[in-house]
Amino acid sequence: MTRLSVNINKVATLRNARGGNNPSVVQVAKDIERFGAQGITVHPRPDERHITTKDVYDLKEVVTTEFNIEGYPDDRFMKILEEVRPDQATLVPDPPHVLTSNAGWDTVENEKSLTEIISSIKALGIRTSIFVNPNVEMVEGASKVGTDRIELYTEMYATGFLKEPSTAIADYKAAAQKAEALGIGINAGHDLDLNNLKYLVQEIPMMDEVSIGHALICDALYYGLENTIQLYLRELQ
Ligand SMILES: CC(=O)[C@@H](O)[C@H](O)COP(=O)(O)O
Ligand SMILES: NCC(=O)COP(=O)(O)O
Repeated sequence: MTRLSVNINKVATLRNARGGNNPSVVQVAKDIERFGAQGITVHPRPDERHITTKDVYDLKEVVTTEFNIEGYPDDRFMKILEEVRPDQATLVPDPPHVLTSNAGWDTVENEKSLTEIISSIKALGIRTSIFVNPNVEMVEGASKVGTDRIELYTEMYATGFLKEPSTAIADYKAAAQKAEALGIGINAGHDLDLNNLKYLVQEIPMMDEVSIGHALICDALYYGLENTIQLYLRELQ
């Protein structure tokens, strides 16, 4: 079964809008776990526009499911990993001020640096995942650099799904099959929602985990957080 990790960046965006602690990301994370999600994901960007460095340390104290920290592996990120020791680190090649993640790693071009970074993260006892486009060559590169998992960047799937699901999924299936053959775990995320999730996991049943934030938090405005988590979990069964 594919596990659900809820990305709570947008909870912090709302909290930061007024400068206080409402909503509390710590309380929301605890509730998300209580409502049945199997993980919590955060992406502490350098400008702290949503999740702050302090949030990551606070969450470490309360998260009892899988804690997944996403980010570009600069000195700040590596220090957080060393001190917080999450269950999983997802490496994303984002420049500092990008609006949101918009590309996967070029695992061939960055082979040397990724190999070193992944080896030092694994030495901390943290599972590694690297964000990649659905491209077989990039998956082969991911295998070479020694990552435990890949995270398939699903923005193109989400856009294409609205036109023709079977076309949109094709590259993702090929990439996932390659990853499975190479013995790498498979995560996916970005722009997944209640419309496109079921088809993704039906077509790629060996998917280990999806991380979902933006759409899930938007849905919670209408359905409530507890119901929303149940709706997403139902799509993954
Ligand atoms: C790595 C990834 O796919 C992103 O979806 C990311 O975590 C979202 O970041 P923002 O919430 O800053 O858009
Ligand atoms: N890794 C993807 C993620 O955590 C959430 O992406 P989104 O659902 O906010 O687009």
